[in-house]
Amino acid sequence: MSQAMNNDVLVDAQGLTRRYGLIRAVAGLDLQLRNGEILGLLGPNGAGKSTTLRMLAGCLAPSEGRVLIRGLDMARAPSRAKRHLGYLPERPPLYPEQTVREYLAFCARLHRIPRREQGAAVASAMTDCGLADMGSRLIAHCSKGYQQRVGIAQAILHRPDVVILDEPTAGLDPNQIREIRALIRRLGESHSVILSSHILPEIQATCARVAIIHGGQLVFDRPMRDIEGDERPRTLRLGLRRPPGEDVLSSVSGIERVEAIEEGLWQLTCAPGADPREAIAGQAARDDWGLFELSQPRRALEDIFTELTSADRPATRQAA
Ligand SMILES: Nc1ncnc2c1ncn2[C@@H]1O[C@H](COP(=O)(O)OP(=O)(O)OP(=O)(O)O)[C@@H](O)[C@H]1O
Repeated sequence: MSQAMNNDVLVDAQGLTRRYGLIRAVAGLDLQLRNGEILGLLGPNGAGKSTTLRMLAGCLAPSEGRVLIRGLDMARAPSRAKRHLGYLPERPPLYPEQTVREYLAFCARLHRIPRREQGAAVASAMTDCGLADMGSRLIAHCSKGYQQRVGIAQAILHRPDVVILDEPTAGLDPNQIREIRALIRRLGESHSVILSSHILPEIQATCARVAIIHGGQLVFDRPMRDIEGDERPRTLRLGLRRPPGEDVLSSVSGIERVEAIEEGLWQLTCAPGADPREAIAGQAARDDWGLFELSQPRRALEDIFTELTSADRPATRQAA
């Protein structure tokens, strides 16, 4: 994909605010989705994720702010903007008495797919979502995991650029969760995706970018690689069976500080910009230190999430 394509902004939310009576569920939120991205919207229960996604999907009008989809204003050109979007709400609107194929054919009509293309669109969405053999199964008889696949299939029937998934693995068992995550990653190869979750590993397993929402506000928005880091390490954990004196460890180039954790284990602080891993491993081999661990404890997303969302910030109540 070209750089220019990568920089295409498909979804541009500007100053989104939504009030429910006196409650401000979302407050001045700016968010962008670029072509080819899988963006995770992470936040504790009640943070405003569903409200945000409903506004992005054009199902709920913002009290303030606007949503542009490929530059089309959702408030002014809703049908044209929505053509580029597929949306799986928190509770997918399935009809249990229909078969999978009947339901998707019905959705194809709702998406205004031309009649002669409907059969192919349904077949292709079923294949993409691992439903190829499930066409004649009643939705009521599908497992929760398969029902979720049907929900995702209806969201991609019209081949939208952007797929919005609200808590796509909520209520599924661990196997179903793994399958749906794999499906989302596959979707991400041909669509741009925004998904919400209050579960960290969910976002870590599927998303290239994470935005954290708390109390209706965006408090964090970064590529996952910045967090899980290919940056130079700031601290290292070192384990040695036959350690030299700490003064020897301190003298390795690039090590600023050495602190013992327990017998044979140290935490090393690296000098700014330095990466002493190769020097440590080399010296350990030469001098037979019995190296058994040299690792980089990463500042996990969990720390960031806890730090940013532990402050009490319920949806803001406004004075009348
Ligand atoms: N229709 C509504 N009327 C009144 N308040 C609402 C309504 N929908 C949501 N809220 C409130 O707005 C806030 C944000 O809710 P929202 O559902 O967007 O959060 P969420 O992050 O999706 O949480 P969850 O994971 O629990 O669904 C909450 O305080 C919620 O109680």
